[in-house]
Amino acid sequence: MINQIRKIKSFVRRPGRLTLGQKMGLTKFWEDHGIDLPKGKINLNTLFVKQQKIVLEVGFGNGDSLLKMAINTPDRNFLGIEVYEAGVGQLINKAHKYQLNNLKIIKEDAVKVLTNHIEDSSFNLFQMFFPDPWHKKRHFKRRLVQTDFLNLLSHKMIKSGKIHIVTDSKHYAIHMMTVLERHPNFKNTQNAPIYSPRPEHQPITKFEQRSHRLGHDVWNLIFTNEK
Ligand SMILES: C[S@@+](CC[C@H](N)C(=O)[O-])C[C@H]1O[C@@H](n2cnc3c(N)ncnc32)[C@H](O)[C@@H]1O
Repeated sequence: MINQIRKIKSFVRRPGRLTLGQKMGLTKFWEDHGIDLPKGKINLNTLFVKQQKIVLEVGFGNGDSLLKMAINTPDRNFLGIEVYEAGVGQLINKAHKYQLNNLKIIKEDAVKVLTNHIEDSSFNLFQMFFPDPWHKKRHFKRRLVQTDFLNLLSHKMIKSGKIHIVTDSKHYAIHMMTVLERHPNFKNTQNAPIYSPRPEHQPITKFEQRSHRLGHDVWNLIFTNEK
């Protein structure tokens, strides 16, 4: 009934007020799982039915591993941010199929969202699996994990929250270990500048499958935000 009312409301919106979901042709399930960014900040707790720990994942790709996590861990809320439109569409449809009320999705650049739309101390865990490694030296500055990004994350997540980043690029892994170890707010959960074991129950992502297929090594970095 509530869904029917929402659908009718979405039809009577004037064209100038189309939601992003409508613009993307995702009208059907956008209202249940997609977030239209407001001008100001969002209190993440207001997005979810239950008040529980919030996991933020950036760059979920096709979203299969994020979907599995949301299904397997109903006592956590998940917010995914991705710029890849097809991936966002796939995840919205799957979240609807499984009737998940603990999974919300934003289609936008994560730095923009974190900077302009997320309040400080908003989430408990940040995860990013196989961020684009930008292999060429002249492109290194495009890599997301840099000191400025870590400063931003440190403020936007709660104190003692965790970050979990995975890569199969040795060069990027070493870069991330260096900037994280050097950062005043983050502490390695291994209590030493070493990589973490892969968490046992972590669903495998599409890019992780690809890494295994190609025989690549994979590095997990897990740090706490001590602030
Ligand atoms: C290499 S893919 C990994 C996808 C997935 N995590 C996996 O392991 O299969 C990196 C993803 O990050 C997304 N991405 C890159 N920069 C982003 C940004 N600034 N904000 C949101 N998503 C971003 C890309 O669109 C892409 O889907």
